[in-house]
Amino acid sequence: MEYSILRNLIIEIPQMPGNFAKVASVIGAEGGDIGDIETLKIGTHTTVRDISVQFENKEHVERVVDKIRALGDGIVVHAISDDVMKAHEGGKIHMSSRRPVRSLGDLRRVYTPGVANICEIIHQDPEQADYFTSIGNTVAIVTDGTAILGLGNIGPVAGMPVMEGKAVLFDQFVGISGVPILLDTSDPDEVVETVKHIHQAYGGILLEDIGSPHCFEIEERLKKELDIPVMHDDQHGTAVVTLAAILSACRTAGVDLGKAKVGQIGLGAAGLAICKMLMEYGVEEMYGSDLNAAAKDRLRESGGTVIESINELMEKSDIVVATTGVQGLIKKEMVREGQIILALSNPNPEIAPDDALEAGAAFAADGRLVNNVLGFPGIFRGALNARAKAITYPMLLAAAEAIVDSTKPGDLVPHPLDPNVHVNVTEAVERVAGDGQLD
Ligand SMILES: NC(=O)c1ccc[n+]([C@@H]2O[C@H](COP(=O)([O-])OP(=O)(O)OC[C@H]3O[C@@H](n4cnc5c(N)ncnc54)[C@H](O)[C@@H]3O)[C@@H](O)[C@H]2O)c1
Ligand SMILES: O=C(O)C[C@H](O)C(=O)O
Ligand SMILES: [Mg+2]
Repeated sequence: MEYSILRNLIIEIPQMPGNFAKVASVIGAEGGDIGDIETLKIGTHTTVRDISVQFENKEHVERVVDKIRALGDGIVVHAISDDVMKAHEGGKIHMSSRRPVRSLGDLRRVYTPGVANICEIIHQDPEQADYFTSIGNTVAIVTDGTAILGLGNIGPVAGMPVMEGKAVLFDQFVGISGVPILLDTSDPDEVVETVKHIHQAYGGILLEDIGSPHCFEIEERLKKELDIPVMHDDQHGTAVVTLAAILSACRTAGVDLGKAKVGQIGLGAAGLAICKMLMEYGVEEMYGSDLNAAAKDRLRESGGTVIESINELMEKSDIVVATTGVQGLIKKEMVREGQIILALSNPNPEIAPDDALEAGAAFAADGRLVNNVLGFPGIFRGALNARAKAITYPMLLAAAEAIVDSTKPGDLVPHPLDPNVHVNVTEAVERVAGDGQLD
């Protein structure tokens, strides 16, 4: 028997002798190979176990689980967990202490009464909070759940795994504590008011997966009203990484970006910011398509040209970027020979890179590769290091250039696990932020 997949069966079994054996026998009789068994919870009448089992394929998993369910007698299969589910069990993040408390002395130092002295120091000189608290190293990851990846408005709680994921990246790539903040309102007045009231615990605010158009007003107002860095990741983190990928592709293909015709499909949070960044960079012919009239108006107001049909945009553009959230929107027959295609929607792109390349594209990538993970960690690390009060266009441009400089010849962007890219983005942003503050 060839086993190709591993699943963990989370099974609740009444505490009767022989019950676990029944489950194990069914798995064995059906050809499943039992590995580790972990007891997750011992209740008064039942025990919940995590049984790891090797299966041949998905159908095999279903067959075995059906047989276990058919046992009855109170035996319940709660979940069939895979690697991704396993990685999420109990959540992906945890607030932990930097100081051990092993003695009464420790307790007195980190807590009462020692802590009172530090409170007084900060009370007399609020700037000391930078030195004596974690505020300057902590970023709030704020979402209202209205544009979670390309899954749409699924709410902030369903979006929490994404926010935890961003916190994991902050921690591991640049040592920032990211704290998810889930808002149960999308009303710009309420969002702005709420973030204003809680902002003092944070050195920066990362807005994440907040849909358009309300994301524009929310970010603009928060930037104006707060004196800490605020950035909407889906707008500017994405624009930075997209510019970097396009610059690398142009460099390899010998194309002058300023003279290239660039088409953007989807003019929401990510799309409009990408258009603005490319135009700021010098792209003269910036085309855009969207289904939404207001989104198209916003592109016109920013200096871009609206093209109603995606077919026409594909025909006219040397470089195409798509951020619609619609899987498979770009068909192979729409691809032009030699085009650069970045289909950035997550979790599924508008066209798979292999399909785009097969159809004649010179470069193609999806949102897993060209992803704002290459930008937001270093942008915030650099801004916090410089004690910047805002994230400015020159800082974003410096981040894009640092990503290009960290890219190996022939690649579009660096590998996200390459620590150099996050260090380089941090240093570039910090340098520019420092320059800005001297002016
Ligand atoms: N790779 C990355 O780093 C990255 C970063 C940000 C966003 N994204 C992806 O981009 C997508 C959009 O995110 P967003 O935050 O901009 O969302 P958004 O809701 O603000 O924007 C989506 C836009 O696409 C438009 N649209 C939808 N269907 C369309 C169609 N058939 N034709 C033309 N336009 C269409 C909508 O009208 C809207 O304006 C998501 O899938 C997200 O995962 C990827
Ligand atoms: O979360 C990601 O993978 C990138 C981006 O922020 C998105 O919303 O798709
Ligand atoms: Mg996002």
